Amino acid sequence: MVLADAGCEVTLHHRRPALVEAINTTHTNPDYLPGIELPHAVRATADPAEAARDADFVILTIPSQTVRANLTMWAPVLPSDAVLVSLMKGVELGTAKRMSEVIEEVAKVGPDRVAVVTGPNLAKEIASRQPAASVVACRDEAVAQRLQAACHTAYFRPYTNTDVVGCELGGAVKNVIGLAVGIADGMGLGDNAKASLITRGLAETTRLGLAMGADAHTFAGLAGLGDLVATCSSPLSRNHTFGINLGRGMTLEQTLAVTKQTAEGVKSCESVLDLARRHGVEVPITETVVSIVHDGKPPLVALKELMSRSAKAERR
Ligand SMILES: NC(=O)C1=CN([C@@H]2O[C@H](COP(=O)(O)OP(=O)(O)OC[C@H]3O[C@@H](n4cnc5c(N)ncnc54)[C@H](O)[C@@H]3O)[C@@H](O)[C@H]2O)C=CC1
Ligand SMILES: O=C(CO)COP(=O)(O)O
Repeated sequence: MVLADAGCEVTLHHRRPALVEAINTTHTNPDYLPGIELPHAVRATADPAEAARDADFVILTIPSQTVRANLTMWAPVLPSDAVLVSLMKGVELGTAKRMSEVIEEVAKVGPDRVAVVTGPNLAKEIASRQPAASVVACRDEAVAQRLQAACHTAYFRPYTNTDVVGCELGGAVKNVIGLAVGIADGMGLGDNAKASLITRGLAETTRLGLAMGADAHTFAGLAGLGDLVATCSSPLSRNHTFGINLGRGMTLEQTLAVTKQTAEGVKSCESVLDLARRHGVEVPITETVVSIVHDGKPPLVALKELMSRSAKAERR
């Protein structure tokens, strides 16, 4: 929708022919954005080769853990000069790779042909054309500027950044912190707890980012603080909502059963922890989320452990 509103010719690929048919005939996406009319210029196809033909940008937006398998399938039909763009906010399980790294590896392209779009961009608000700012990140600033021009509309304001590592990390870790804040909300812990988790969550994201070579300023921007605030405060956030259900006492299985869309933090909390351990960085909130989500630790016990860690200076 954003690209079409910005004047681009857009072909959407979906694996399910019934959804493709619905988009082409009713100009709505009934499964994901019911009640929202898509620009008529957006055409859909179930054929990835047709969608990718002559594309300047190939925008990838599927659950992070499915990227390697899907892109392996799609790579042969991608135009050799297209820029591959990730909207995904996760870290691959097992390899602890960021999405741009997986894309570079599978599609066999250099970092100057991979871009990332991230920020406080809750899909439903954007589809309702409510105003939002965003970050378009690419190591090659000229590529970021081309993509920026391709998606700048009256309601969508993208900024460029060349810190791809920081932008991707901000997007992935905010989902984990969103889960933590949701759990706290579900437990009824109050706004001091929420603000403390957001702030210390940003501190651990920044600490990890610096160890990975990111720029600290990125975490104070839209891809860091901006997305964290949107996720931790919005009822539209799947990660936040997922956390609320856990905090209210639902089990992981019960919460998964009532969650229809992807809450990336549920899987990526483990890969973010893996990444932090590879870099020797402490991420206590992420560790706590993993213990609640995957080890079944009761939230009250996890809270007590988090609060009773050894006393520290705020800045280390
Ligand atoms: N929904 C949102 O507000 C935002 C989502 N994102 C990110 O975008 C990425 C995708 O999220 P959503 O679109 O919200 O997820 P979703 O779960 O709503 O849908 C993802 C799409 O991928 C398809 N899909 C699911 N499993 C698949 C598989 N195994 N193979 C091929 N296609 C598959 C689904 O049918 C759907 O079309 C995530 O990384 C998320 O963090 C980023 C910004 C905002
Ligand atoms: O990334 C998002 C907003 O920027 C969407 O958050 P959720 O995946 O938690 O819904």
